[in-house]
Amino acid sequence: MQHLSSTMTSLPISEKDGKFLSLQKIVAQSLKSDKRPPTSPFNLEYLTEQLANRHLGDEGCRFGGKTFDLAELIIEPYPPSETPLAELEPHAIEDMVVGDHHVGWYVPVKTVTDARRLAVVSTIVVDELGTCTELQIFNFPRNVDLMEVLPMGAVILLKEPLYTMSMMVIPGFRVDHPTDIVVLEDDDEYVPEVWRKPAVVRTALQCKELGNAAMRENLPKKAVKLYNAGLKTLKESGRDDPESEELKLNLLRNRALGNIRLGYFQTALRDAEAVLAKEPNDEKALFRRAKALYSLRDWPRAGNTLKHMTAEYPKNAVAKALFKSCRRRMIEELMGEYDWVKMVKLAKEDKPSSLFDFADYKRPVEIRPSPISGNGIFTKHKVKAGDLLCVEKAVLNCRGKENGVAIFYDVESEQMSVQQGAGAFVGAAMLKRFWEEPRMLTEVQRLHSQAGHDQLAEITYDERGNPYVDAFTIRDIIRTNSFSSHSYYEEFPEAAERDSRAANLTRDFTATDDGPDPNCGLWLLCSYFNHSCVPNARRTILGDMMIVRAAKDMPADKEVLISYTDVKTEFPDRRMQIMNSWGFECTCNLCLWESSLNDKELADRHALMASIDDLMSSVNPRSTGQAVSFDDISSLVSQVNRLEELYPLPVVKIPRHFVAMRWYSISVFLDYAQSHDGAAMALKRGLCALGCAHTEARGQGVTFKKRGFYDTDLVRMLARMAVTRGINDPNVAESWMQAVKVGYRVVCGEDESFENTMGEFIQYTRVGYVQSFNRLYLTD
Ligand SMILES: C[S@@+](CC[C@H](N)C(=O)[O-])C[C@H]1O[C@@H](n2cnc3c(N)ncnc32)[C@H](O)[C@@H]1O
Repeated sequence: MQHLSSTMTSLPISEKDGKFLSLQKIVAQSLKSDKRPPTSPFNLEYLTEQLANRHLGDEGCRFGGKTFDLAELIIEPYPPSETPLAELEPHAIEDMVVGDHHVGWYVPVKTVTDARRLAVVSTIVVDELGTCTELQIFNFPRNVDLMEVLPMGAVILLKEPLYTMSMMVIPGFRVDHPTDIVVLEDDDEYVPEVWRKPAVVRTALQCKELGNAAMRENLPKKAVKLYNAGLKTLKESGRDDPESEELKLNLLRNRALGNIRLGYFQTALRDAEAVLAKEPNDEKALFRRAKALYSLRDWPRAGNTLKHMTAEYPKNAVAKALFKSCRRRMIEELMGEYDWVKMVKLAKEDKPSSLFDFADYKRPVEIRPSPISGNGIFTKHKVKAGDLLCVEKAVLNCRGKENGVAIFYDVESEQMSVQQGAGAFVGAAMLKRFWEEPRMLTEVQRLHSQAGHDQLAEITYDERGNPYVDAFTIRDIIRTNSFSSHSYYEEFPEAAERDSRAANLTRDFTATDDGPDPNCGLWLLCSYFNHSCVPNARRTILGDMMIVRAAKDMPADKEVLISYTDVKTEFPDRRMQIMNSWGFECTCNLCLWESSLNDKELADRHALMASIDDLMSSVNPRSTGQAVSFDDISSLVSQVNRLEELYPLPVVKIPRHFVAMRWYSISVFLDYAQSHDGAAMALKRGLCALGCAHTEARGQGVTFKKRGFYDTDLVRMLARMAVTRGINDPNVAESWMQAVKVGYRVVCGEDESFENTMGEFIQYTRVGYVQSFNRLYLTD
């Protein structure tokens, strides 16, 4: 099953949707009115206590019958402050007006509580005059240590702040763009006189030793700060004697390690290279350079560094191991050869700590302008069904357990759009990636413009070197470009059930009524795949690796289209999902035909399918324990025939998924009744409904004229055919089995797990078939 990307729903607020939503409605309306609430009417004691006693549940939200732990209220977008500090005017909290953006101002404040992470990051701040208020920071990444980044007592500047009502209806500052907050060092010239502390005077050597101690305590941020201070002291001293030079190299070498631990690989690379410029064979600097390059996925340069290093230091086993990994990554990148067994194993374990250390493979495809929309992905050469088109690691993947909603409220229409699940957090998580790797910002902003991916958005930096990031634009990009996947097992749930029982897996695969929470992530290349409900390729997600395989033989220069949604969703719902989540109307053959049906025709088709399904579930031998009667089978067959007659176009243009899945069920019923020839006929009709055309010649196997539209039903039908048709002819069995494997590879992304998933099913079908064959022909 293919899945929706971000889950975005528009709906009016209903009373039933809970206190939180009603509160937000009141807030939005009060801000619209002339009578604005007073600025910070609460004292420090009240605010501190209120924050300390607040629970996640208070900020949670009940929506659509489901309770979410977290809810973020997304407001009308506003740009980040890009005015240099020198051009802004300082102001106090009492000057703030509730509901206003204070353009041209900045407010210096100090945090007087530890920041708390509830739905958003909240803390209490006080200004120089002693006025206190709440500060809420949206888009603050969830996996950042608040005590390190925003400890109690931190002096910060709020640039051109928005003063508004908080999520709990308390007036306070609201920050959406991380660059609108500047956290000051103790001795910064912008720290107000009353709070300024004389800078602690330390020698560069002391800084190094304290930094090393911080590293031992696993406080890399603190360590990097100390190494920075040491390097600054050395620079200011103007000394260039050998001892100072040695100390400088030490500080740089250690800072490289600190930056690697923080995930700041580009900075780490610069540090390591600064050491290597002086000491080209420095073992630690070489290794840190290689490690930074490896993490930046620059395998050739990492490999060359390690080659040099292992020649110089042949006993360094860690370098040798990393060199081996580099070679594996290069093979993956060049040849598309992956250790699928390992990838599948990691995906099945589904642990947050699992590292999907694999390279990307993109050689068969490239980005080009698309006649469908903006840019798309095209084949560079001829490909066959089942071929790998690309494998890509997500730049970011939020896991399903991050259960939350982001609420977008339009004051005018009083409509809310709600983004559910992990998708609600991808925007905030992405901002952290930009801190770690600013170049990522360029890559992600490319996705914003449909004008051409070569047009790079210009990135501007503040005077402290931080890139300005517009959090609203990032959210927008994420909304139309992120993909989600329920789980690897969703395609064949029977295998998931067996595996989770057998291996006591961490993940619970049993879907609840609401469905499991999907993972949601952003893939840079895969973001360019356009959609069709009649796709020629399929995507699968293993961990945070997206795998796309050709579902058809394709010539060079063909646009590769995947389905963003489950094509077995009935048309009105499918159209709505695509519109809500992605903002467009699909014009594939299937949608064009289905949109030409009037309401009555759609309702009649729906009623026919419901009638077939009702009869199927009432006579299902699995629940009744009895074979389906001939009358019921013939009624089912005639109804499915009628369903099939509703399709006006040939199956090569429009696959008949709704028909195929019902032929498949009929074949299972017939097998149960030991009418295997009948079952094979039903399977054949099912295969035809998905456009799979074949001829079979005794002793020569099966020739496929058309492979059909791959989905799980097609794979199951091919597998049953492999058993029933191949029982007396190994050539026939083998060629059906080849087709099953290609189908499985297309649907699941790999076929290493084939035996595990399909083996039992095939075996079971074969045993049943052989038993009844024996009963029919070999007994008296
Ligand atoms: C993941 S992006 C695909 C890449 C996009 N064409 C681009 O240039 O950035 C998804 C967006 O592409 C557009 N899109 C994708 N498939 C489409 C289709 N079949 N018809 C119209 N627009 C489509 C929609 O604007 C959608 O929100």
